[in-house]
Formats: sequence, structure tokens, C-alpha cells
Amino acid sequence: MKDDQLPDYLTKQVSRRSLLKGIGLGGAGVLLATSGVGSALALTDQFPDILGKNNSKNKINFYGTHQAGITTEQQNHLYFASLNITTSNKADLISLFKKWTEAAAAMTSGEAIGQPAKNGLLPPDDTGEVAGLSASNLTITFGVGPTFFEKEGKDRFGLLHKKPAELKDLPKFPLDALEERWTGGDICIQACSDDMQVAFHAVRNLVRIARGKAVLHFTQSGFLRSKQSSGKNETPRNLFGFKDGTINPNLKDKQELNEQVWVQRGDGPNWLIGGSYLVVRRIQMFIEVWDRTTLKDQEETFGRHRDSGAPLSKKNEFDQVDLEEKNENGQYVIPKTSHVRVAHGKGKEQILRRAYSYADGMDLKTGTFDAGLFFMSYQRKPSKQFVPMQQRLAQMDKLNEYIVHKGSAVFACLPGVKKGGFIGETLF
Ligand SMILES: C=CC1=C(C)c2cc3[nH]c(cc4nc(cc5[nH]c(cc1n2)c(C)c5CCC(=O)O)C(CCC(=O)O)=C4C)c(C)c3C=C
Ligand SMILES: [Fe+2]
Repeated sequence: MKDDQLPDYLTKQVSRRSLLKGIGLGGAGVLLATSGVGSALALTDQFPDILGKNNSKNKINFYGTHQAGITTEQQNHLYFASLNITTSNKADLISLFKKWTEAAAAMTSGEAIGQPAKNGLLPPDDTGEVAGLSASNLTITFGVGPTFFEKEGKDRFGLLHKKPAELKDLPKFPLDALEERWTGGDICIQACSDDMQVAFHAVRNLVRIARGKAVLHFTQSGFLRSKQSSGKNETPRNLFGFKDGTINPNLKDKQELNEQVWVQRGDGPNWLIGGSYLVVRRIQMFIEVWDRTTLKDQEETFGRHRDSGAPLSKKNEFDQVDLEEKNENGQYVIPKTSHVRVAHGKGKEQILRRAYSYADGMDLKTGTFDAGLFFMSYQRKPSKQFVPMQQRLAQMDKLNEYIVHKGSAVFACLPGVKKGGFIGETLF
């Protein structure tokens, strides 16, 4: 098919790529003819997004000291994949990580992967469903799980001596009901974007590139309120209707992030400096039960007011939580078993929460929604941050009446990459 026979949205995409790379002027010709504009410069003024003039709009740089997608302001959508490696060859893995780097850098810049599709006898390099869409703040974050290094007692790629002590399965917590199909994985890919099609496209294409080297173990899509519908960029609400994410490290405070999120020199092997540990928990929420619960019980479960998000007895979301305050009966205003009190503990641990809601049809066993929270948190040392917190929550959180943990995984998210380098190069 020639460019001028292609549907409009595809011609524009071909034109964008052609103009940028200075080849295949046929597509650009179509635009020139239809727009009546005499030069490519004038064209970029008229179609800035399509032709790539707005270089930084909706684009988050893939390259940097740290991977994007960790301290990046949360996008509307998540598409997450846990993969298992099928090759036993280290060189295959290195080649895969190099190809992934190139593809991820292209996709996060809003570009198609590989070469424009010209040969009708070959499948195109890019699957094509985001042609004409912006990068939509896409971030792609890669991590490796404990089984990346060792499986069934075997040092898979001669890298076992580099496995960090912190990279291990989480202990079994009381009330855990983990299912193998939502648990573990050798590699993770977290794609976040303000457009679900863009997030899915990213993972789909990375998995396609991995053919023969890695396969999907599980995937999870997730969502938050969209910025279009909330406008004010308020804290998103979870499926229980509560603002979720109020107390979190300040994403602009470098020192706090170094203390809580980024792996530092001396924490473990040097290859992970500037990376972070991701803890994933797939938590089903019994929304039908919750919806039959009184507002008072709901608020006492979290220790916060539902509508304002304020701590109980306070007015505003960001008012100071007073854990010592008692009511006229001498009981704590923020109940002893409330989620925020138990999560806070003595205030020793902090984590960077980056969770998304999920809604995956129905639970066939119970006929209820399979919906909940795909909990993700980033931290410098899971054993000193997530683990003690979850140990407390699993023992006494009132929220446990309404949730169950069905999946769990831990990944070491790799340090950032410089242009010309590739993800995981410090490890290999
Ligand atoms: C182990 C860590 C945590 C898990 C697992 C977890 C699950 C979970 N949380 C909510 C909803 C809310 N959590 C809130 C606060 C909060 N949660 C954690 C940790 C875990 N939550 C922390 C550290 C905090 C902050 C505590 C503090 O110091 O105040 C809140 C209140 C608002 C907020 O701060 O975000 C809500 C709401 C659900 C629904 C859930 C599992 C499904
Ligand atoms: Fe929580």
C-alpha cells in the first residue's frame, strides 16, 4: 500500500517519522499537499504534536540517574508485567536488555520502535496501535526478582554473587492467601502512562521483543482517577472511596528520597546504587461488604474522614495526625486498630507508595467483583521498611476484615541509564 492510500491517521504518523529522519518524503508530501503549507518548518508550526515540534510535551526522559516511574508523579494508568526468563544464556539476556533500552527510549519519546514498516512481506517492527498518540507521560521501569539470580538452587547466569541480601521473598504474613499466579517473577516491567493504550502498547512490544528469552508470568492493569476528570490534581481515591496517598515522602526532597527510596553506597552491591526495591501486593478488596458498612465504621477503619481525607476530628486532609488525642470516653480518637495508626507505628518506617486500583471482572468462586488495590511501594530496604509495617498491619489492622492479599513480589529496580548505555549494565 502506498502512503497516499493509507488512512489519514497512519499517513500522519509516517510523515512524522519521515520528516524527523529525512527519508520517505512521500508521506510528508501528502501532508504538504493537504495542508497547503509550503515548508516543513511551517508544517511543524501547524501540527506541532504530530510532527514532533513539542519535544518535551507529555514526555518523560527515559535516561537519567534513576529510572523514571518511581518518583515520577503518578500517571493515570498502569500496565504491569512479571516475566520469567526462558533462556539460560547470559549473552541472550544482555542482548535483550539492550534491545529493551532502545525500545523503551523510543516509546517514552513518543516514537515508534525500529524502522518504519515498508516491507509488506515482514511483520512491522512496531505493533502500530499508538500511531498518532503522544507519549502520554509514559514511563517504563525495569526490575529483577530474586529468581533472576537463583532458581531451584541454581546460579542461573553466574550472577549469584551479585544478588543483594535484601532481594528475597517476603516472609509469609498472617492472613496471606497468596496464589502462585499473582506471585513472584524473574523480571518486572512497570509501564505507567496517562493513556492506557500507550501503557499496554509498551509492555506488549517489550514482551514481543523478548520472544525466545522470556515469557509472561502475570500481568496487571490499574487505574487512578484521570487528571482530566479531577482537574485539581487532588489525592486519588481508592475503591473504598478514601483518599489514598496523602502521607508519602516528598517527591521533591532529594535528601528524603535518598534516605527512604534510593539504594545508597554501602547498602549492598554497588551495581544497585541509585536503584530501589519494589514491593508488589495484589490486594483484593471486598467492596460489596464495604458498601454495607456504616460511614462511622468505614472512617474508624482508616482513622480518617472519608470525604475530606482529614484525620478523625480534624478538618483538612493535610492536618497533623494526633495519635494521642482521646475522646470523652477516654478512647483514642484514631482507634488502636485503625489502618493509619497501625501503618504509622512509632513512625520509624516510611515507604513510597505508588499503588493503582484494579477491577478485573468477577471472582468466579464468590460471584463478587475481583477488584482492589495493586499495591506498589518503593523503598531502600524492604526488610527495614515494608516488612515491619506489613507485619503490624497483618496482625491488627481493622482493614483486614475487608481485604485479602492474593499476590506478592519483590524486585530490585535497576539504576538509571545514561544515553548510550543500557538497563542493567552495572549488573552484567
Ligand atoms: C505495608 C504497607 C501498606 C499496605 C499493604 C497498605 C494497604 C492499603 N492501604 C489502603 C488505604 C489507605 N492507606 C492509607 C495510609 C497508609 N497506608 C500505608 C501502608 C500500607 N497500606 C501507610 C504507610 C500509610 C500512611 C500512614 C501514616 O503515617 O499516616 C490511607 C490514608 C491516607 C494516606 O495517607 O494515604 C488509606 C486510605 C488500602 C485500601 C490498602 C489495601 C487494599
Ligand atoms: Fe494503606
